[in-house]
Amino acid sequence: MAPGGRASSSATSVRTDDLTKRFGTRRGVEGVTIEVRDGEVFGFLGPNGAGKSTTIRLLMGLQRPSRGVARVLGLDPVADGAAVRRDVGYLPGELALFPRLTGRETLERLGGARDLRDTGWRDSLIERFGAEIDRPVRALSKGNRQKIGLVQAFMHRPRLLILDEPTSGLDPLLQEEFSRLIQEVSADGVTVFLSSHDLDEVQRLASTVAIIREGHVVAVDTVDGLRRTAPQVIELRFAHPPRTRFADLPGVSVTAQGERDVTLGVTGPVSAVLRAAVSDDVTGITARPVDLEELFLRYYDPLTEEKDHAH
Ligand SMILES: Nc1ncnc2c1ncn2[C@@H]1O[C@H](COP(=O)(O)OP(=O)(O)OP(=O)(O)O)[C@@H](O)[C@H]1O
Repeated sequence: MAPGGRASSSATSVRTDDLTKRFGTRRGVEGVTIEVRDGEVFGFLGPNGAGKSTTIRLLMGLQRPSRGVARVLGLDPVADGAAVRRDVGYLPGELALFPRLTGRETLERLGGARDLRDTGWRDSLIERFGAEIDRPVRALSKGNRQKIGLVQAFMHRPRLLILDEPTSGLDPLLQEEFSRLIQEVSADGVTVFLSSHDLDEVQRLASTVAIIREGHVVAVDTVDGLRRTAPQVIELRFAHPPRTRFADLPGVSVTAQGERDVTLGVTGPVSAVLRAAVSDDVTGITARPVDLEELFLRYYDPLTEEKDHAH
């Protein structure tokens, strides 16, 4: 599950190598190496402040990296930023719209810049999201502004979408509509880079997931792969307090310890645990794979280590 561990492919929509952005002494992102293959939905998952928006701004050529490279549709976002911004369907995390323009005028203006011809598709998106297009955007709620943002990202039928927390501010029905739209365009071969802090959303839509934490990509894998490499949770029950120190066994961490029961996370073969359990006259055992929620929390939660120490 090493970051960037997948084989390199020539059919790549987004590629970064050691992409790094510092803001003075503050860390933005550090050494981000990822690859998004053509046609995949790539989930970019991380908590607030992890570096998702910074990475995306680097991909869109809105900021210059301190180090490293990015390629988007084969283009260098710094040198060819205008082309990247024309060709990619981009939804920024903080949507800056001209406050006095209506939604309609905003979409006309943005459509003009991208040589938009198929207004039928744009209008169908307006309808699907129920976007209010006749009021000045400054008078719109966050959710209603987000709808304008989504329409402009999809309206020119880009072959790559880069979406920064696209469902923030949308009600559940519209989140569903958004998911359907992603599934549709994905079936048409569009590549999607989707940042989110919502595990459910990413799990539902993405085939590959990168997890970013404190500026570093800490895991890149398929959703299935993450499940496969997840540790097993094994609970053991004993008639008498066991003599074995389970934490000393290879690949084992103790997540809960009672007098006559113990809960373990086991990575790799479980034979050592089972042998030790038998020698301690184990009376009961349950085993299950760690669920994805728990797995993500290990990468996600800055308190995990402290919690581990507490046991
Ligand atoms: N212009 C800036 N100047 C200084 N620090 C910045 C700037 N932009 C981002 N940062 C810092 O970079 C880090 C990553 O921020 P970023 O906005 O990329 O996170 P994020 O994962 O998108 O979070 P969120 O979900 O809250 O939007 C944070 O520590 C943030 O304070």
